[in-house]
Amino acid sequence: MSRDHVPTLEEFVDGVDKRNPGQPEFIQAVKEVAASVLDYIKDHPKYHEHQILERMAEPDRVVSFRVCWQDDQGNVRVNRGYRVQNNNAIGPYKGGIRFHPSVNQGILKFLAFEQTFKNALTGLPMGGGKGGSNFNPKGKSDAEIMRFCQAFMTELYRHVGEDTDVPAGDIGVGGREIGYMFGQFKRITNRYVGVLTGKGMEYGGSPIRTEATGYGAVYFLQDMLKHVGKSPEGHVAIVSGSGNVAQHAVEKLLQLGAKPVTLSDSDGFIYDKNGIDEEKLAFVKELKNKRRGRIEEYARKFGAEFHGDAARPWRVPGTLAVPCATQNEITADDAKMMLDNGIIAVSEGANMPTELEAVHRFQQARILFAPGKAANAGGVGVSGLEMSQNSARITWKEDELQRLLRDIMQGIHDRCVKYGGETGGKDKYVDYVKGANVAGFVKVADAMIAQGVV
Ligand SMILES: NC(=O)C1=CN([C@@H]2O[C@H](COP(=O)(O)OP(=O)(O)OC[C@H]3O[C@@H](n4cnc5c(N)ncnc54)[C@H](O)[C@@H]3O)[C@@H](O)[C@H]2O)C=CC1
Ligand SMILES: O=C(O)CCC(=O)C(=O)O
Repeated sequence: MSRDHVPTLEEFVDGVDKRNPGQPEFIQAVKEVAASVLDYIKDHPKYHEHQILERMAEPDRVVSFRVCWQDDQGNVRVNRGYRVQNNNAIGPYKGGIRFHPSVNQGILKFLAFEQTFKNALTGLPMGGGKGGSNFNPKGKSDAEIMRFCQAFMTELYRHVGEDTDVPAGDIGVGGREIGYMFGQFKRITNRYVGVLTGKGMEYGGSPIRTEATGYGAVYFLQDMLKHVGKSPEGHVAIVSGSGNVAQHAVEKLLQLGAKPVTLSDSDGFIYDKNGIDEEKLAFVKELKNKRRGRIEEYARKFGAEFHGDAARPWRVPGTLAVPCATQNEITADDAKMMLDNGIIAVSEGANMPTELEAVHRFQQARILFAPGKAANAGGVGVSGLEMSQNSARITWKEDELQRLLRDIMQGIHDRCVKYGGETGGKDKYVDYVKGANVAGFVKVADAMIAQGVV
């Protein structure tokens, strides 16, 4: 293809497809971004001359390694670990680690690609990366989790560092796992540095990192509603997941006067018509974070409905939705059902929880739709602040971090409006997908151009 010709979406995606066989999630993520930025590139030829999108869609490197560990019965077990370092034009690679049986290279490439845009949107100097393993933490003892984390870090340590690549948590990786990985990094390298974020408060963690992703997703929802003269108060909210992001999304929804009524895990979802209040949320935290039980228990304890067979909550009537479980959990049919039920706003707490066709349905209906790379950036935003605190060897006060998180989310909303807002539209419609993609792209692209062909 001639270098003079900016590719069409089909040509661009076709090339990505051919180079990345069997990686549908990666292709989906790249396609969504390309659909937003190719027109912008046409109007700004320097980005085409420097082949920026082509370079961003090719990770700087993908490291894959064997993770060998022993279970409680003494059996030797083997898993595969990865770190995808997508782009470090604006700062060290930064992004979570996922432990889940579904993890493969394509899923981590999609997450690292998304992370590059998300991190740029925060306004902080962080590049994009993601890692993980197909290890399944479900049903493992604490000792097995520790041995796995140690084995994982025994290889990962050579690829990460406080100024190189700073991992954090994601699905299946929370405070416990970060602690075990940090301990192993320290043991191997004899260095006490901020190589991971999401650490415990006793050893270099930041106030509100645990809450930041869920809180941030609801702040973004609040900002979208405010932009059209509304607020979350009094609205029924459908939430999926029941892990870190879902729990804190529910907490912030309650604080803002909304009524969350659902939660889910991989077995199914609960529907509590009376609303999930603070006391019920405390039960969920104990159930999921300490006892590591199944969400069905909530239904038995509080007399709520439980829908099994891995059902998702999108058929439940509600006006707000905050998907917080995993990728592609909202299909086009789900989107239609949600629109029929009167949904007015969707804020993605999870990464890419909405299939592309479903995103198009929400956009055609002109409801408020916030993509994960904008809406869930509060987590990595506070991770960036944890890095700053670690470098300076200080801890900021909680209310300062609360204020900074609120500012970061507001700043992301403003950037989305700048690049995705319609001029002259009567309904003040903002295409948040386009806004987030173009805003993230411009920041990374300009840094790449400044740094030459590398
Ligand atoms: N933890 C963080 O700071 C951030 C997380 N995210 C995203 O938020 C989402 C949730 O992550 P966390 O809450 O941290 O993880 P978590 O491990 O604490 O919770 C994940 C939840 O999703 C459910 N889930 C996972 N896979 C599922 C599947 N295949 N079907 C149905 N339910 C499933 C789990 O049962 C659990 O309730 C993920 O998409 C993650 O990438 C995004 C930004 C930051
Ligand atoms: O805090 C971080 O570094 C990354 C969080 C994350 O994995 C994400 O934003 O998806």
